[in-house]
Amino acid sequence: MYNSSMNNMNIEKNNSNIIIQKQFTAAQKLAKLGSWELNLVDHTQIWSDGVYAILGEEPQSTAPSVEAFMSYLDEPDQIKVQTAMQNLIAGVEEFDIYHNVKTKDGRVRNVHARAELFFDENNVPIKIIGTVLDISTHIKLQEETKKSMNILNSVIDNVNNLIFYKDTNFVYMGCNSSFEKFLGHSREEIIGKDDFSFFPQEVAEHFRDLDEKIFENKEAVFNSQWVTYPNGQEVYLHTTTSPFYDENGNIIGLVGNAVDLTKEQQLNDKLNHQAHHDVLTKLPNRILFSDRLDHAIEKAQRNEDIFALLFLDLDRFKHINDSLGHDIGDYVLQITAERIKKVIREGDTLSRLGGDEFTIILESISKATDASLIAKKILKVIRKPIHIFNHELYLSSSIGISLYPEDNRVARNLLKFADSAMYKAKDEGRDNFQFYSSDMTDKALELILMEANLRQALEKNEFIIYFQPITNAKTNRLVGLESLIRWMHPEKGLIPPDKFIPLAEETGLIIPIDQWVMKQAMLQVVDWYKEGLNPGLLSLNMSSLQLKGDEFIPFIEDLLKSTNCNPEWIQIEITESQIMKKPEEAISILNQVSALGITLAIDDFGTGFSSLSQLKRLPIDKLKIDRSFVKELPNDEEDVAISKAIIALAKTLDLHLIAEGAETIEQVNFLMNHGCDYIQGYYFSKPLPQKEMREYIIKHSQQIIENTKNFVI
Ligand SMILES: Nc1nc2c(ncn2[C@@H]2O[C@@H]3COP(=O)(O)O[C@H]4[C@@H](O)[C@H](n5cnc6c(=O)[nH]c(N)nc65)O[C@@H]4COP(=O)(O)O[C@H]3[C@H]2O)c(=O)[nH]1
Repeated sequence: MYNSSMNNMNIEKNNSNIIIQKQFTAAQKLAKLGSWELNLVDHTQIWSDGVYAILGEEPQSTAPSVEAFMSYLDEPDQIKVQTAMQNLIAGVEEFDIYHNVKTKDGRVRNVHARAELFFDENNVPIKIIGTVLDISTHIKLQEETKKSMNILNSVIDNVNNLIFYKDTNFVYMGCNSSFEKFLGHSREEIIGKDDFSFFPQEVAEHFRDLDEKIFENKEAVFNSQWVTYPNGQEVYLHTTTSPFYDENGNIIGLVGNAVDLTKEQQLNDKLNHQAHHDVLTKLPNRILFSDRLDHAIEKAQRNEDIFALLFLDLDRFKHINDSLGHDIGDYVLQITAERIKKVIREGDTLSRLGGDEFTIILESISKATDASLIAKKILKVIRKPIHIFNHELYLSSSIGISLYPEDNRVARNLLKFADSAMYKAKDEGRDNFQFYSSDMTDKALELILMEANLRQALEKNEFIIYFQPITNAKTNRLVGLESLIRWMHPEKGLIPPDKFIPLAEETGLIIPIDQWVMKQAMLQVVDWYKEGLNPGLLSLNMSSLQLKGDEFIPFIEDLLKSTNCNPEWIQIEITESQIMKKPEEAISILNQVSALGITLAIDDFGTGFSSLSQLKRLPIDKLKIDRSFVKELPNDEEDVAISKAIIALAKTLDLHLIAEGAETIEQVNFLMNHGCDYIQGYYFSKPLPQKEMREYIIKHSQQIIENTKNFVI
């Protein structure tokens, strides 16, 4: 019973072993896997059916042995297997190799072979169990993929366009050789980096913005722009960049395709330029002029600015053309264009509408009469003779001016008005300008007359100097005086500086005028000192135009020498707003003035926009509180606050203070109570002519000259 049940059990066990074995064989077949075992003691081998299948043999058709297996391998693979086996037994390396087997019918199979060493209880190696996996299909697939990738790469490499692709972090995943050439880097150097590694910051940021848009909107972006190659070559690229997706439809990157449209763009630019410019003078033509005029209107509207439109026509140009020929006529037009260009600013637009008609859009003016000053300059340069082929041509022009917005806000009307003003100029005898509005013409003519008169005034010595005392209010003593110019006009009488200084500044005449004042005032002060009088510190006004030239320092040095004036007797005043026009230039020249020993004061303080940090950099000794803040003291709260703030600021910066324009005892008391003792104003004295000033000095100054530079304490 027992035996029979044991037998039954053995039979059952055998049956189940057979089933497992069958399943194992089937599984190996499916997986294209074979397994083998090598007994290291008796050198016998077992091969599974899978091994036979991989070798292309029927199961058990050959007795398994190392030699038998090796016969399916070519020599290099035999060496590879042998070495792997030896290394495994020596414990040097794992057995994990790839090799080929060649079946009897000549087919080659790719195999991945792995094996492991087993030991007995004494740690002696007794067997190796290994597997061979047929990976031929996999390898074939890999090769095919590689082949298609090579074809694809070769295709994109042979496309002239620049092709690149990036991942979702904007990092390059690949590119073609045109792109390599463009960046001047190899593919290996490009892959893994982003645009910031290759382009200037702002270009890379621009590309990043475009790329972000693609991911955001999930659609292609088109971009055309000039880009510079690393070798400096400029190209116009039109780039289409689109997203690309994985098999699940998720965006995994973007691909860019850039076409070099440099030639097309250059042609386009050329045609565009030709369409918008006059061939003869290279100036904007009527089309571009219209466009610029529209822009000027838009800009002026936005900024609430004014601008002028000048319409210029050469006088009797037809006569030149008819009598001397078109070549000379063309030359005259070119010269005219060149000459006008020289007197207008860069931002102004000079156009040729056709024939001898030119227009100029003057956007750089701050007031209408500025346009007349420029018109006058243009008339003057056109009047200069033109020398050509032994001829000396004398030309003139007529200019009409319309103003935006004063005359009109519509482009068409502004042109029409400037044109009709130009005809008015022709009617007035040519070689002149006329505004569309006759009031403006009158104003401009008055201005021009005034300029001519100013010039004459300088030549004829019509200017005189007044002096206004500056007083230490505590002691009621004179500490200095400011020289103030007046114009003694032969017909109009005494003209105050406000009426002519701005024009003198505009025309540059202020420089000789100020130099004249400085000389006269110094000579006068030196005389007073010689007489034993003490006028205190002489304050001189200086225009910002002096700050621009490098002639001021040698001029003042010479003047001090020639007048015998001690630099310590002099204070130069410059207004805050003038310094702030070009602070760097001002700082440099004021430092040189200060180095001569001359005191520096900021005039009209509080009306400009200097910052504390800029103030600290200026080599100044004093601030003059503008009289507009003193006028309503002590009643106006705002003026009280401003003057207190200026006084506090001067204390912080360790600067002396002078208040201008004090007319009442209340103003003087307020200023004194708040720590400002030096006062210039009608309360003490109006500006006085030289004779009266002398008497004032005698009455109010101290006998002994002490500490002039920082006033008498
Ligand atoms: N209402 C009133 N006014 C007072 C009082 N105290 C003084 N003033 C006036 O305030 C002005 C002070 O001169 P500023 O601020 O340098 O202002 C000067 C200065 O910027 C300029 N200026 C005068 N002379 C010259 C000069 O020779 N060269 C330059 N570049 N500018 C000068 O002309 C401006 C005006 O000069 P002025 O008419 O002489 O006017 C003077 C003076 O007469 C007062 O209590 N009440």
